[in-house]
Amino acid sequence: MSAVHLKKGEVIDLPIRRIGINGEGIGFYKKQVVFVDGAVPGEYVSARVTEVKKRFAKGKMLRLKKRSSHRVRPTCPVYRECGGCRLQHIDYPMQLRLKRELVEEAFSRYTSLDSLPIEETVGMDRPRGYRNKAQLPVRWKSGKVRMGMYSAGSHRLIDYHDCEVQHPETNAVLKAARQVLEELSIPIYDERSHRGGVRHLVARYAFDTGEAQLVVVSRDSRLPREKALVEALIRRLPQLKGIILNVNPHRTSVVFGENSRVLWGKEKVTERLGDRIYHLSAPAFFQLNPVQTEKLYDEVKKAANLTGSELLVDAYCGAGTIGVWLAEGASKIVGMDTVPEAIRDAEYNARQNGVKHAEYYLGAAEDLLSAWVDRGTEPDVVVADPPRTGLGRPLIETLTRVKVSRFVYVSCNPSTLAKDCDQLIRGGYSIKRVVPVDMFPQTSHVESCTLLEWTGSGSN
Ligand SMILES: C[S@@+](CC[C@H](N)C(=O)[O-])C[C@H]1O[C@@H](n2cnc3c(N)ncnc32)[C@H](O)[C@@H]1O
Repeated sequence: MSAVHLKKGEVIDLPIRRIGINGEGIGFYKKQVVFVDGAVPGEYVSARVTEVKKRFAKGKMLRLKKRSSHRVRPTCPVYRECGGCRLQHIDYPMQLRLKRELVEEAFSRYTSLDSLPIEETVGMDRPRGYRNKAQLPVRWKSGKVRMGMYSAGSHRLIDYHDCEVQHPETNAVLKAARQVLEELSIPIYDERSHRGGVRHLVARYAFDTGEAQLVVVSRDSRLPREKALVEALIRRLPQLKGIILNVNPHRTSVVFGENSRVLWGKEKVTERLGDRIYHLSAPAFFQLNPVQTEKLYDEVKKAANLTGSELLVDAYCGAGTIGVWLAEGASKIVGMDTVPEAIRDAEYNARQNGVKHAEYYLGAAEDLLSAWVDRGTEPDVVVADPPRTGLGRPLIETLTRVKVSRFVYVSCNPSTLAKDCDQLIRGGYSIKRVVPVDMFPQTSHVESCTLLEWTGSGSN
């Protein structure tokens, strides 16, 4: 990567070669890297330089001089402002190819591997309407309750219409809830003064069972007219099976607070994946794209290659979904998560699915696994599905110490995945397979399932 000597305001013509992790086109001008929003690899564009850093510049596209045959017209009316579906201007087969390239690029940047067994991205037949959950901030403005997404990189609300990647039922629940808040004049949170009540609406929809859950996140532990609120919601939304009030009194951008109360109906929503049933509390993590989750978990199953005798660790287990999916193959499953509701859901889900050989623990994977290994426990297979920040050094050190025969790394962030894999390779693991899975069509996010095996040599 060459140092950048472009000037702000300069107009340049350049070819676009790749996409970046935020979906921008990456072009090269006299070997200097220039990010151009909305440009597609294979295109040739004219751009004005808007920002200059040491290693890269940013440019605003002025003219398309050569158009990619993969460019399509985005269908969402707020595609530009929202910034969620950053790849909506690229056809779906090309999106899948570019996501594979993003994973490949991360590995080539952060590891010294010459070649990598990266498979084709596992895509969807219908890459819209796939999300089962939406959480939206609400605000009071000009006598109306407004609800929407934050525009990219700011706290400016873009009014929510029908989001194309959401399931229509989550859209319906959110829109009706907004309307009811307005009709009943329920107090709405004011971010600046930290006063008022409702700050977020969270809707979750179970594709298989058709159950919907609404969480009203409020600064206060009680809302005025709670009874009327519940009555109005259940009258309009027959798919609703539970209404939860979550209390978040903190000045924070974190959505959920620690305490919840059921206002009406069930505490958990029930979803089915394959022949497994999962019960999900409001704060517990559940994959957002249930159609692709089955494919992702099948990849995990293939990679774990259990024979019935293994001790399986499901680190970052959430509601226990992966362990339960793999249960028949393991002699024992041990799961761990930092969210108390997730651990309770995991225990419940194991029981409901007839899994008797699973144990779940509340705590950080890096602490618990290390402590078990110190006490002599030897897991055979570890599955880890961490947040975007990745595994962290303590867990990597434990994995290096314990030398598991198979480590299956499910990641939603190619950069942290590749960095962590680099450490694991130095510690004696080898990468056997990387499968990108498209959990978030139209966006630049890419999930992947990577199989590492202990070989002691750290090569492939
Ligand atoms: C990406 S989710 C995966 C959940 C689950 N495996 C699934 O497929 O639904 C990550 C999970 O890690 C949990 N978590 C975050 N930090 C953790 C840590 N240090 N140790 C254990 N779990 C953690 C979160 O609560 C969340 O449930």
